[in-house]
Amino acid sequence: MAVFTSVTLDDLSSWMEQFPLGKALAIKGITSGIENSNFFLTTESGEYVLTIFENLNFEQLPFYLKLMRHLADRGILVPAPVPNAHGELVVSLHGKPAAIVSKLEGCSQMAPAPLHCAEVGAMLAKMHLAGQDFPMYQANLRSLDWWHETTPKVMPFLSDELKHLLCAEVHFQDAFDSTAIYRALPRGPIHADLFRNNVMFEGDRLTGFFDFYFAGCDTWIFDVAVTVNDWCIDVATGELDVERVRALLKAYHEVRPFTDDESVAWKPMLRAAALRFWLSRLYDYYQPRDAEMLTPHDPAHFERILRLRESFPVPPLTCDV
Ligand SMILES: Nc1ncnc2c1ncn2[C@@H]1O[C@H](COP(=O)(O)OP(=O)(O)O)[C@@H](O)[C@H]1O
Ligand SMILES: N[C@@H](CCOP(=O)(O)O)C(=O)O
Repeated sequence: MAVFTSVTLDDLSSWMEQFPLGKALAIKGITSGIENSNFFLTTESGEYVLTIFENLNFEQLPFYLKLMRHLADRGILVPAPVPNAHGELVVSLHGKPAAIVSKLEGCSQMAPAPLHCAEVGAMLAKMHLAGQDFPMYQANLRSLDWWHETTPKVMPFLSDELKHLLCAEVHFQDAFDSTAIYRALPRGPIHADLFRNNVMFEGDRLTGFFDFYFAGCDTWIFDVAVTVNDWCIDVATGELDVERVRALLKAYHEVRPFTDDESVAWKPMLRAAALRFWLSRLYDYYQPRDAEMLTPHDPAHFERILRLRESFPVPPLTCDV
Protein backbone atom coordinates (compact mmCIF):
# COMPACT_ATOMS: atom_id res chain seq x y z
CA MET A 1 0.00 0.00 0.00
CA ALA A 2 2.54 2.57 1.04
CA VAL A 3 5.60 4.06 -0.58
CA PHE A 4 5.07 7.73 0.22
CA THR A 5 8.44 8.98 -1.07
CA SER A 6 9.77 7.38 -4.23
CA VAL A 7 13.44 6.59 -4.73
CA THR A 8 15.22 5.58 -7.94
CA LEU A 9 18.66 4.08 -8.55
CA ASP A 10 19.70 7.47 -9.97
CA ASP A 11 18.77 9.15 -6.67
CA LEU A 12 21.08 6.72 -4.89
CA SER A 13 24.15 6.81 -7.12
CA SER A 14 26.07 9.47 -5.18
CA TRP A 15 24.12 9.11 -1.91
CA MET A 16 25.36 5.52 -1.50
CA GLU A 17 29.01 6.62 -1.59
CA GLN A 18 28.86 7.48 2.12
CA PHE A 19 28.06 3.80 2.97
CA PRO A 20 30.58 0.95 2.78
CA LEU A 21 28.17 -1.13 0.69
CA GLY A 22 29.34 -0.55 -2.87
CA LYS A 23 26.99 0.60 -5.59
CA ALA A 24 23.20 0.25 -5.47
CA LEU A 25 22.20 -2.33 -8.07
CA ALA A 26 18.42 -2.55 -7.60
CA ILE A 27 15.70 -0.95 -5.51
CA LYS A 28 12.13 -2.14 -5.05
CA GLY A 29 9.37 -0.50 -3.00
CA ILE A 30 7.80 -2.59 -0.20
CA THR A 31 4.07 -2.10 -0.33
CA SER A 32 3.00 -3.59 3.00
CA GLY A 33 4.12 -0.84 5.42
CA ILE A 34 1.76 1.83 6.72
CA GLU A 35 4.05 4.32 8.42
CA ASN A 36 7.23 4.75 6.38
CA SER A 37 8.54 4.31 2.83
CA ASN A 38 10.47 1.00 2.76
CA PHE A 39 12.53 -0.49 -0.05
CA PHE A 40 14.48 -3.68 -0.65
CA LEU A 41 17.91 -2.48 -1.73
CA THR A 42 20.44 -4.68 -3.51
CA THR A 43 24.01 -3.41 -3.41
CA GLU A 44 27.36 -4.83 -4.44
CA SER A 45 27.71 -6.19 -0.90
CA GLY A 46 24.27 -7.76 -0.39
CA GLU A 47 20.60 -7.24 0.41
CA TYR A 48 19.35 -4.43 2.68
CA VAL A 49 16.22 -2.50 3.57
CA LEU A 50 16.19 1.27 3.02
CA THR A 51 13.62 3.18 5.08
CA ILE A 52 12.62 6.79 4.61
CA PHE A 53 10.90 7.90 7.81
CA GLU A 54 7.71 9.81 7.13
CA ASN A 55 6.78 10.73 10.71
CA LEU A 56 9.74 10.29 13.06
CA ASN A 57 12.38 13.06 12.91
CA PHE A 58 16.19 13.28 13.18
CA GLU A 59 16.04 13.84 16.94
CA GLN A 60 13.71 10.92 17.64
CA LEU A 61 15.35 8.25 15.48
CA PRO A 62 18.76 7.71 17.12
CA PHE A 63 17.22 5.98 20.16
CA TYR A 64 15.58 3.32 17.97
CA LEU A 65 18.42 2.81 15.51
CA LYS A 66 21.16 2.78 18.14
CA LEU A 67 19.12 0.27 20.14
CA MET A 68 18.85 -1.99 17.09
CA ARG A 69 22.59 -1.64 16.47
CA HIS A 70 23.34 -2.38 20.14
CA LEU A 71 21.18 -5.51 20.06
CA ALA A 72 22.52 -6.71 16.70
CA ASP A 73 26.09 -6.31 18.02
CA ARG A 74 25.16 -8.66 20.87
CA GLY A 75 23.83 -11.38 18.61
CA ILE A 76 20.11 -10.58 18.87
CA LEU A 77 18.34 -11.23 15.59
CA VAL A 78 17.25 -7.73 14.59
CA PRO A 79 18.00 -5.61 11.50
CA ALA A 80 21.46 -4.06 11.93
CA PRO A 81 21.56 -0.39 10.89
CA VAL A 82 24.54 0.40 8.66
CA PRO A 83 26.60 3.45 9.70
CA ASN A 84 27.87 5.86 7.06
CA ALA A 85 31.50 7.05 6.87
CA HIS A 86 30.86 9.46 9.79
CA GLY A 87 29.32 6.75 11.97
CA GLU A 88 25.81 8.16 11.46
CA LEU A 89 22.87 5.74 11.34
CA VAL A 90 20.30 8.34 10.23
CA VAL A 91 21.05 10.30 7.05
CA SER A 92 18.97 12.71 4.97
CA LEU A 93 17.44 11.46 1.70
CA HIS A 94 15.01 13.68 -0.23
CA GLY A 95 15.06 15.95 2.83
CA LYS A 96 13.75 13.23 5.14
CA PRO A 97 15.55 10.99 7.63
CA ALA A 98 16.59 7.65 6.14
CA ALA A 99 18.46 4.53 7.26
CA ILE A 100 19.80 1.35 5.72
CA VAL A 101 19.44 -1.85 7.77
CA SER A 102 20.27 -5.47 7.09
CA LYS A 103 17.51 -7.52 5.49
CA LEU A 104 15.94 -10.33 7.50
CA GLU A 105 15.21 -13.49 5.55
CA GLY A 106 11.80 -15.15 5.55
CA CYS A 107 8.30 -13.89 6.23
CA SER A 108 5.88 -13.40 9.09
CA GLN A 109 4.31 -16.47 10.68
CA MET A 110 0.66 -15.47 10.98
CA ALA A 111 -0.58 -18.86 12.25
CA PRO A 112 1.93 -19.66 14.98
CA ALA A 113 2.25 -23.07 16.62
CA PRO A 114 3.78 -23.60 20.09
CA LEU A 115 7.26 -24.05 18.57
CA HIS A 116 7.09 -20.58 16.95
CA CYS A 117 5.96 -19.09 20.26
CA ALA A 118 8.90 -20.78 22.00
CA GLU A 119 11.33 -19.24 19.48
CA VAL A 120 9.81 -15.81 20.12
CA GLY A 121 9.91 -16.26 23.91
CA ALA A 122 13.57 -17.26 23.94
CA MET A 123 14.67 -14.42 21.64
CA LEU A 124 12.60 -11.90 23.62
CA ALA A 125 14.37 -12.90 26.85
CA LYS A 126 17.77 -12.68 25.13
CA MET A 127 16.81 -9.26 23.80
CA HIS A 128 15.84 -8.00 27.26
CA LEU A 129 19.14 -9.18 28.72
CA ALA A 130 21.16 -7.74 25.84
CA GLY A 131 19.45 -4.37 26.28
CA GLN A 132 20.50 -4.04 29.93
CA ASP A 133 23.66 -2.06 29.17
CA PHE A 134 22.14 0.10 26.43
CA PRO A 135 23.21 3.59 27.52
CA MET A 136 20.33 5.69 26.13
CA TYR A 137 17.00 6.19 27.89
CA GLN A 138 13.61 6.93 26.42
CA ALA A 139 10.40 6.10 28.25
CA ASN A 140 7.80 3.93 26.57
CA LEU A 141 5.89 6.75 24.91
CA ARG A 142 2.67 4.69 24.85
CA SER A 143 2.54 4.04 28.57
CA LEU A 144 0.51 5.38 31.52
CA ASP A 145 1.02 9.10 30.73
CA TRP A 146 -0.11 8.54 27.15
CA TRP A 147 -3.14 6.59 28.34
CA HIS A 148 -4.13 9.58 30.51
CA GLU A 149 -3.57 12.00 27.64
CA THR A 150 -5.50 9.89 25.11
CA THR A 151 -8.46 8.68 27.16
CA PRO A 152 -10.27 12.07 27.12
CA LYS A 153 -9.70 12.32 23.34
CA VAL A 154 -11.61 9.13 22.59
CA MET A 155 -14.25 9.39 25.36
CA PRO A 156 -16.70 11.53 23.33
CA PHE A 157 -17.00 8.72 20.78
CA LEU A 158 -17.72 5.90 23.23
CA SER A 159 -20.94 4.46 24.65
CA ASP A 160 -21.48 4.78 28.40
CA GLU A 161 -20.55 1.13 28.81
CA LEU A 162 -17.23 1.52 26.97
CA LYS A 163 -16.48 4.77 28.81
CA HIS A 164 -16.88 2.89 32.05
CA LEU A 165 -14.66 0.00 30.90
CA LEU A 166 -11.92 2.39 29.79
CA CYS A 167 -11.98 4.62 32.86
CA ALA A 168 -12.11 1.68 35.25
CA GLU A 169 -9.11 0.03 33.59
CA VAL A 170 -7.02 3.23 33.56
CA HIS A 171 -7.93 3.65 37.22
CA PHE A 172 -6.88 0.06 37.97
CA GLN A 173 -3.56 0.55 36.15
CA ASP A 174 -2.94 3.82 38.02
CA ALA A 175 -3.38 1.99 41.31
CA PHE A 176 -1.15 -0.90 40.25
CA ASP A 177 1.52 1.50 38.99
CA SER A 178 1.89 2.94 42.48
CA THR A 179 2.48 -0.41 44.22
CA ALA A 180 5.84 -1.61 45.53
CA ILE A 181 5.46 -4.72 43.36
CA TYR A 182 5.21 -2.64 40.20
CA ARG A 183 8.23 -0.54 41.16
CA ALA A 184 10.30 -3.69 41.78
CA LEU A 185 9.68 -5.14 38.32
CA PRO A 186 12.84 -5.59 36.24
CA ARG A 187 12.95 -3.20 33.32
CA GLY A 188 14.98 -1.88 30.42
CA PRO A 189 14.53 -1.30 26.69
CA ILE A 190 11.54 -3.21 25.32
CA HIS A 191 10.17 -3.72 21.80
CA ALA A 192 6.61 -2.89 22.95
CA ASP A 193 4.90 -4.00 19.70
CA LEU A 194 6.13 -7.54 19.11
CA PHE A 195 3.13 -8.74 17.14
CA ARG A 196 3.19 -11.56 14.59
CA ASN A 197 3.73 -9.08 11.75
CA ASN A 198 6.92 -7.76 13.36
CA VAL A 199 8.81 -11.06 13.47
CA MET A 200 10.34 -13.01 10.57
CA PHE A 201 10.56 -16.78 10.30
CA GLU A 202 12.21 -18.94 7.71
CA GLY A 203 10.29 -22.19 8.07
CA ASP A 204 10.21 -22.81 11.83
CA ARG A 205 13.42 -20.85 12.50
CA LEU A 206 13.09 -17.31 13.79
CA THR A 207 15.21 -14.92 11.70
CA GLY A 208 14.50 -11.66 13.48
CA PHE A 209 12.41 -9.03 15.24
CA PHE A 210 11.86 -5.73 13.41
CA ASP A 211 9.83 -2.49 13.54
CA PHE A 212 11.35 -1.08 16.72
CA TYR A 213 9.65 2.30 16.40
CA PHE A 214 7.48 1.88 19.51
CA ALA A 215 10.47 0.72 21.59
CA GLY A 216 11.15 2.44 24.91
CA CYS A 217 12.18 1.66 28.45
CA ASP A 218 9.52 -0.11 30.48
CA THR A 219 9.00 -3.32 32.44
CA TRP A 220 10.11 -6.50 30.72
CA ILE A 221 6.91 -8.24 31.82
CA PHE A 222 4.82 -5.66 29.94
CA ASP A 223 6.72 -6.62 26.76
CA VAL A 224 6.02 -10.30 27.46
CA ALA A 225 2.32 -9.47 27.97
CA VAL A 226 2.09 -7.53 24.68
CA THR A 227 3.69 -10.47 22.90
CA VAL A 228 1.50 -13.15 24.52
CA ASN A 229 -1.68 -11.12 23.83
CA ASP A 230 -0.90 -11.39 20.12
CA TRP A 231 1.08 -14.61 19.60
CA CYS A 232 -0.83 -16.91 21.94
CA ILE A 233 -4.47 -16.14 21.22
CA ASP A 234 -7.29 -17.41 19.11
CA VAL A 235 -7.58 -14.34 16.86
CA ALA A 236 -11.36 -14.72 16.45
CA THR A 237 -12.13 -14.69 20.19
CA GLY A 238 -9.02 -13.22 21.85
CA GLU A 239 -8.88 -16.21 24.19
CA LEU A 240 -5.45 -17.41 25.30
CA ASP A 241 -4.29 -20.72 23.89
CA VAL A 242 -2.74 -22.39 26.92
CA GLU A 243 -0.32 -24.54 24.94
CA ARG A 244 1.15 -21.56 23.09
CA VAL A 245 1.24 -19.44 26.26
CA ARG A 246 3.15 -22.18 28.09
CA ALA A 247 5.58 -22.65 25.19
CA LEU A 248 6.40 -18.93 25.01
CA LEU A 249 6.72 -18.41 28.77
CA LYS A 250 8.75 -21.57 29.36
CA ALA A 251 11.25 -20.65 26.63
CA TYR A 252 11.54 -17.11 28.02
CA HIS A 253 11.92 -18.33 31.61
CA GLU A 254 14.73 -20.72 30.61
CA VAL A 255 16.78 -17.77 29.35
CA ARG A 256 15.75 -15.13 31.91
CA PRO A 257 13.90 -16.54 34.92
CA PHE A 258 10.80 -14.58 35.92
CA THR A 259 10.81 -13.00 39.39
CA ASP A 260 8.12 -13.51 42.05
CA ASP A 261 7.00 -9.90 41.58
CA GLU A 262 6.52 -10.57 37.89
CA SER A 263 4.26 -13.52 38.71
CA VAL A 264 2.04 -11.20 40.77
CA ALA A 265 2.11 -8.56 38.05
CA TRP A 266 1.36 -10.98 35.22
CA LYS A 267 -2.42 -10.59 35.03
CA PRO A 268 -2.39 -6.81 35.55
CA MET A 269 0.23 -6.55 32.78
CA LEU A 270 -1.86 -8.64 30.36
CA ARG A 271 -4.65 -6.15 31.09
CA ALA A 272 -2.26 -3.20 30.60
CA ALA A 273 -1.09 -4.62 27.28
CA ALA A 274 -4.70 -5.03 26.11
CA LEU A 275 -5.56 -1.50 27.25
CA ARG A 276 -2.53 -0.02 25.45
CA PHE A 277 -3.61 -1.38 22.06
CA TRP A 278 -7.33 -0.88 22.61
CA LEU A 279 -6.62 2.79 23.29
CA SER A 280 -4.24 3.30 20.35
CA ARG A 281 -6.69 1.58 18.02
CA LEU A 282 -9.56 3.74 19.34
CA TYR A 283 -7.41 6.82 18.85
CA ASP A 284 -6.41 5.85 15.29
CA TYR A 285 -10.03 4.99 14.52
CA TYR A 286 -11.57 8.24 15.76
CA GLN A 287 -8.63 10.61 15.17
CA PRO A 288 -6.92 9.24 12.04
CA ARG A 289 -3.71 10.96 10.97
CA ASP A 290 -3.34 12.18 7.36
CA ALA A 291 -0.58 9.70 6.62
CA GLU A 292 -2.63 6.75 7.85
CA MET A 293 -3.78 5.38 4.52
CA LEU A 294 -4.95 1.94 5.50
CA THR A 295 -8.17 0.93 7.21
CA PRO A 296 -7.48 1.34 10.94
CA HIS A 297 -7.10 -1.82 13.00
CA ASP A 298 -10.29 -2.95 14.72
CA PRO A 299 -10.44 -1.57 18.29
CA ALA A 300 -13.07 -4.17 19.29
CA HIS A 301 -10.42 -6.90 19.10
CA PHE A 302 -8.53 -5.45 22.07
CA GLU A 303 -11.73 -4.47 23.88
CA ARG A 304 -12.59 -8.20 23.80
CA ILE A 305 -9.11 -9.14 24.99
CA LEU A 306 -9.28 -6.63 27.84
CA ARG A 307 -12.65 -7.98 29.02
CA LEU A 308 -11.31 -11.55 28.90
CA ARG A 309 -8.12 -10.72 30.82
CA GLU A 310 -10.15 -8.85 33.46
CA SER A 311 -12.73 -11.59 33.91
CA PHE A 312 -10.98 -14.92 33.53
CA PRO A 313 -7.95 -16.57 35.14
CA VAL A 314 -4.83 -16.57 32.97
CA PRO A 315 -2.19 -19.33 32.76
CA PRO A 316 0.49 -18.69 35.40
CA LEU A 317 3.83 -17.19 34.44
CA THR A 318 5.74 -20.23 35.61
CA CYS A 319 4.55 -23.77 35.75
CA ASP A 320 6.23 -26.95 37.04
CA VAL A 321 4.38 -29.40 34.80
N1 LIG B 1 14.83 -5.49 8.01
C1 LIG B 1 13.88 -6.02 7.24
N2 LIG B 1 14.13 -7.19 6.60
C2 LIG B 1 13.19 -7.74 5.79
N3 LIG B 1 11.99 -7.18 5.57
C3 LIG B 1 11.69 -6.04 6.18
C4 LIG B 1 12.62 -5.40 7.07
N4 LIG B 1 12.04 -4.26 7.52
C5 LIG B 1 10.82 -4.20 6.96
N5 LIG B 1 10.62 -5.27 6.16
C6 LIG B 1 9.43 -5.55 5.34
O1 LIG B 1 8.74 -4.34 5.14
C7 LIG B 1 7.39 -4.44 5.61
C8 LIG B 1 6.97 -3.12 6.20
O2 LIG B 1 7.77 -2.84 7.34
P1 LIG B 1 7.17 -2.11 8.59
O3 LIG B 1 8.28 -1.86 9.54
O4 LIG B 1 5.98 -2.85 9.11
O5 LIG B 1 6.70 -0.78 7.89
P2 LIG B 1 5.90 0.45 8.47
O6 LIG B 1 6.67 0.94 9.65
O7 LIG B 1 5.85 1.40 7.34
O8 LIG B 1 4.53 -0.07 8.84
C9 LIG B 1 7.41 -5.57 6.61
O9 LIG B 1 6.16 -6.20 6.71
C10 LIG B 1 8.45 -6.49 6.03
O10 LIG B 1 7.88 -7.33 5.06
N1 LIG C 1 0.54 -3.61 16.38
C1 LIG C 1 -0.34 -2.49 16.54
C2 LIG C 1 -0.19 -1.42 15.51
C3 LIG C 1 1.22 -1.05 15.12
O1 LIG C 1 1.37 -1.47 13.81
P1 LIG C 1 2.75 -2.05 13.24
O2 LIG C 1 2.39 -2.56 11.87
O3 LIG C 1 3.68 -0.87 13.22
O4 LIG C 1 3.19 -3.15 14.16
C4 LIG C 1 -1.81 -2.95 16.51
O5 LIG C 1 -2.05 -4.07 16.05
O6 LIG C 1 -2.68 -2.19 16.94
